Amino acid sequence: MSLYIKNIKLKRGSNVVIEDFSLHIKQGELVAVLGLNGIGKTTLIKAIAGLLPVVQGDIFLNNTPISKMKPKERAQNLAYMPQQMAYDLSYTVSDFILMGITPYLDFWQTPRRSDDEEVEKVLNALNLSYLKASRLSQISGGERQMVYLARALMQKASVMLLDEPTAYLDFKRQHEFLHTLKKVKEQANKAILIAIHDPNLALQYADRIVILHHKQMLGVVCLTEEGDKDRKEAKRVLIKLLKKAYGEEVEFNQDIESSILYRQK
Ligand SMILES: Nc1ncnc2c1ncn2[C@@H]1O[C@H](COP(=O)(O)OP(=O)(O)OP(=O)(O)O)[C@@H](O)[C@H]1O
Repeated sequence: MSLYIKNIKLKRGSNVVIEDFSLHIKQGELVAVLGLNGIGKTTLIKAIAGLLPVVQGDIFLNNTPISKMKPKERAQNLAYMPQQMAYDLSYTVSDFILMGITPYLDFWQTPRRSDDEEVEKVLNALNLSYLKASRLSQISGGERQMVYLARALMQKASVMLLDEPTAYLDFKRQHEFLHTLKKVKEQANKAILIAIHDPNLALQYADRIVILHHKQMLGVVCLTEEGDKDRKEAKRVLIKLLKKAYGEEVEFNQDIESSILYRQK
């Protein structure tokens, strides 16, 4: 399932936050959006999730405009992980993750044994089994963020939208999170859009990086071209764009990948 964002304009209140923005995210592709605080990353992700109106242009899943989809159909195709979640924290981790299958249940239906087994699998894959009986109120902010990912994975949507999902995670967990996302993207052929602040993480895990600036797309950097020469050129372009977006005083290493990395074994 491909995501097509065609020439959209988005507003917050009476202010235009994004205009003339187009992007196509293919299946099996992870795109990272970078930009200053308040530049419009959340606005963009919320609009794609169908939670904010699109003032101009449209957003399509294959050929279907998202605005024409019923909530259930949308939830089967799009998993959205917001920056901050306002959930009832009295749920146990297991029950909360199980709720990811809600878009597949009819009104009278309850989860099956296979759904519970799937929760176990997801918990294992994310090294979260130790939390399964804990309540959301009893775990840390970073652990909660991992649990939100687990729930988004249970949803089995072909498009995942994640708004700064690594914000509360420690150094190791940030990498575990993005490594898992990359694996899921490859194995389940998902299209993933992620808002993130750290250009090093984006560089390490994304297939493309989009920089938002002054309501528009300042540029896109493709990181999956074959060969070292292409990658070096991509990094050169990325640094140029980052300087435009964040200011000339920002300094990066000559080779941005020589920053501290964590390589999952
Ligand atoms: N509920 C709201 N009502 C009105 N304006 C809003 C609302 N939420 C955000 N804005 C404004 O919309 C603009 C874009 O905000 P948005 O949250 O999309 O930025 P962001 O890039 O996600 O920022 P951050 O990196 O800080 O999370 C900002 O100017 C912000 O002040």
